[in-house]
Amino acid sequence: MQVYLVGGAVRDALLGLPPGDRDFVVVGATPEQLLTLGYRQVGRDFPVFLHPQTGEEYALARTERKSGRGYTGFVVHAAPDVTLEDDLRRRDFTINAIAQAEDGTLIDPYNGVRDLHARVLRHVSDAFAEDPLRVLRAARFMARFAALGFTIAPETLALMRAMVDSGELEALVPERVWQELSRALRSARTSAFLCALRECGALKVALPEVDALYGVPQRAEYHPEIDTGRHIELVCDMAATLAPGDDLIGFAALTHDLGKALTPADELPKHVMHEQHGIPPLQALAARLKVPTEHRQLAEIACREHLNVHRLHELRDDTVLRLFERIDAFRKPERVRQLALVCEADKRGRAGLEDSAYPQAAELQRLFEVARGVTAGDFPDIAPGPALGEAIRKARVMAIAKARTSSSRA
Ligand SMILES: Nc1ccn([C@@H]2O[C@H](COP(=O)(O)OP(=O)(O)OP(=O)(O)O)[C@@H](O)[C@H]2O)c(=O)n1
Repeated sequence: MQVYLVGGAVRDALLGLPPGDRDFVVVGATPEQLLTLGYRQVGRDFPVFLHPQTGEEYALARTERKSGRGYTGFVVHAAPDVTLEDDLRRRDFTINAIAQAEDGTLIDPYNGVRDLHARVLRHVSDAFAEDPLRVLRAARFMARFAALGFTIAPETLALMRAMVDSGELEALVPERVWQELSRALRSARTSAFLCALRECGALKVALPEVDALYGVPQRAEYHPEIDTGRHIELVCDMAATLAPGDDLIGFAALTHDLGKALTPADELPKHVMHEQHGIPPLQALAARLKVPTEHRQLAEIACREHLNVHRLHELRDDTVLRLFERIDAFRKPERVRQLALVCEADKRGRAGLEDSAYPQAAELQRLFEVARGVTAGDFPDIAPGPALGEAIRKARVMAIAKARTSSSRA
């Protein structure tokens, strides 16, 4: 039996990137042999085994990789006579189809190293089309490696387009789509993910609510030269700069303006009430992809409240308190910082405003701390009940008012 390191670990090492998970492929062994050696099988029909000491994944070389409806991974066939080349040929991209033997030798029958140097994402063989998720994976790798200047090979882009046109993407299970989207949102350049998906037509299929923002003009006084889709790309990239690797902030950044595709079009669009219009498409997207509750909730908050945060200085003191109550900040204080981050990304995601200050972020946090400083302990004479709640609210509004006047005087 021979063991090879494969996939992302070899690729990232060659790119000089920090090591992630290591996956191995095992050639010339049967499941029984691995079990005798103490490996533990993961899943019943799945020829992947965990190493007895390291817990790392060892997969038997496979002849087929397919994703089916209702299945979140591969349906695979492994047989002892499958060669390493057979296995590599059925992988997605040449840069992911390089194997490394235990003595360090690289086995690279599909020229993955050449493509790594040329910064090209190229499919290995027609077997690419066996798994439609690979269209999304291509876009995700574009986001992950954006700083390195990767492009998608023309023949791969053509194949991706054909896969989209044949309707195969519709069969993808939502969990797999969300997994790729959340990985893209955790990368430094979500914009590259969106661009690649648009280029092959997959954005319309996977994220139609986001696709609808392209071609929708922004308010002329902000930046007439770009549309709302491009604005969202900039906001997502800014969110990744402000909160690197945080897909919670990323998802809210991606979806906070969905309503702009639904507000009436006119010469100078003002997108009146887009914060309300945005909720139904956001909920549809979140339900379809089974987006985690926390992500959906923050996205709804950002959609509803972003305009309020932008004009925080215009809000009445009691309206500021109501905002904190609506976002449930007294139970979940981290939401204040999260909402402020999305709003800052929104503001700085406007052409020419990348370096501008966003004082609302610190102000929102400051006013929340002041309001949070008022507690039931300040009213020892009032018994728990509605009267106590009312007293706390009034005192919080006064505390907010005082904090605002003292800072405006300063
Ligand atoms: N749909 C897929 C998923 C995975 N793979 C293969 O399985 C390897 C491991 O997949 P995964 O862990 O999902 O991705 P990585 O390439 O390791 O990338 P990352 O570092 O982002 O995890 C890939 O390199 C690729 O060879 C594939 O061919 N097709």
